[in-house]
Order: sequence, then C-alpha cells, then structure tokens
Amino acid sequence: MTKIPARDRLIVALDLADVTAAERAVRTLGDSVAFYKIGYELGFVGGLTLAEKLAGEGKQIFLDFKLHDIGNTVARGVASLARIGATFLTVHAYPQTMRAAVEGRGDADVKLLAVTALTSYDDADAAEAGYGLAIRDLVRLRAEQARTIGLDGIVCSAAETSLVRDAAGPSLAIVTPGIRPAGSAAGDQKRTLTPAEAISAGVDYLVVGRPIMAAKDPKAAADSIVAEIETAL
Ligand SMILES: O=C(O)c1cc(=O)[nH]c(=O)n1[C@@H]1O[C@H](COP(=O)(O)O)[C@@H](O)[C@H]1O
Repeated sequence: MTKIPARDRLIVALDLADVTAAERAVRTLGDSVAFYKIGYELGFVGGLTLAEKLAGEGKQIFLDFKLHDIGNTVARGVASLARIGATFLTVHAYPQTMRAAVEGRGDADVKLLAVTALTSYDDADAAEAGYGLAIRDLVRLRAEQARTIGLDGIVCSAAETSLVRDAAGPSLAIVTPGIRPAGSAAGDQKRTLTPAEAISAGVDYLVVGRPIMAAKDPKAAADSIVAEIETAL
C-alpha cells in the first residue's frame, strides 16, 4: 500500500442527528479532516445526500451501514450505495453476505470493508450472542474469509492488528474504531487503543467519533489526533 498521509488516516464519524448539525461540524473541522464516516444516525435523516455532496467537494466518504441480509438484498443494497461515490462501505463479515457484497459492487470503485467483531464486544458478549469462539479467534476467522472472498479491508480493534495482518495479508486495509486518546472516556467501547498505539501496531485508518465530536474544541481534538498519528508513523 502507498504511504497514506497522517491526515488521511483519520476518519471522523459524523454521528449526528441531522444534516444541519453535520454540515456545521464539517465547516468547523475544515481542512483538519479529509475523511468522514456516515452511518445509521445521519444516514437515515438525509446523510446520503450529504455524503454525495461531500464526496463532490473532495472529501473521502466511508458509508457505514454494516449490511447483513439475504444475499439478493445485500447485493442490491450494495449496488445502490455504490453510486454515491464513497471510498468505503461496510458489511458484516458473514461469508454469504461478503460474497453478495462483492457481486453487488460489480465494477464500482467503492471498497468493501468486513466488520469482524464489533469493538463494543468482549468475549462474554460473543458468548452471550451464541458464538463458540473468543473474539480474537472470531476476528482471525473472519479476516481470512474476507481475504478469500475478495473484500478490500477489515474493521476490527487495533488490538487485533497483527493477527489480522497475518490472516488477511498485506494488501487489505485495516480500519479501526474504538480509538481513545489518553484520558478520554471509553463509553460503550470495550477493545480500545490510543491513536499512537494503533498506528504503532500497523493500522491503516483510525475511526474516531465522540472524542472529536463531543470535545469542547473539535478542530483542536482532530489536529491533536493527526499530530499523534504523524509522530507514531
Ligand atoms: O464499522 C464501524 O465503523 C464500527 C465498527 C466497530 O466495531 N465499532 C465501532 O465503533 N464502529 C463505529 O465507529 C464509530 C466509533 O465512534 P466513537 O466510539 O464515538 O469513537 C461509531 O460510528 C461506530 O458505529
């Protein structure tokens, strides 16, 4: 993979309740942020139109809808979302779902990311959900399957970077939420690392929401994370 500049490695989650608030946040963050993630909260209230607009203005967009359904529905959903001009799109890392996503993407440019095990889960949560595997084993299995099926990247905790690199190989992007700068609240995240720890572990992209969006000065928070990434690269 070509060397990605520090600023382009930070993906800011626009987890906001309306487009007006999101546009205000994008204006506030200005040139400090080049890559935005739009998921359920904003996507369901007009966020896809904003995604297209931001992509047209040169921002990179990560559509985080974590698709998972019967194959036909996933393939058609991916085909629809592929028109937006996004860089990344997530699906859950079930083999049937991933195969359908690859089929639905066709020749479109959007890169498909496999969500392995949510960063709000620990081993007890996986057991409660009926999995007979520890989180690390589940992540390894799903990363291997994602590579075999032809996805472009893996979403996991930065704590799993080396096992994912082994399982998925050198060319898949490793994209890690659950990033918490030192001293920031974990909230519902259970598998967290700091930006410097994540970069030192070898991740390609960091997804950060509340530590930036809920900060008193979001632009300063974003700048500080980019500086931390730069130092650790
Ligand atoms: O796919 C994701 O982006 C994702 C996967 C995962 O395992 N954990 C996870 O937190 N996310 C997303 O990453 C963002 C993290 O936000 P914060 O916890 O506020 O930094 C949220 O928008 C989540 O939906």
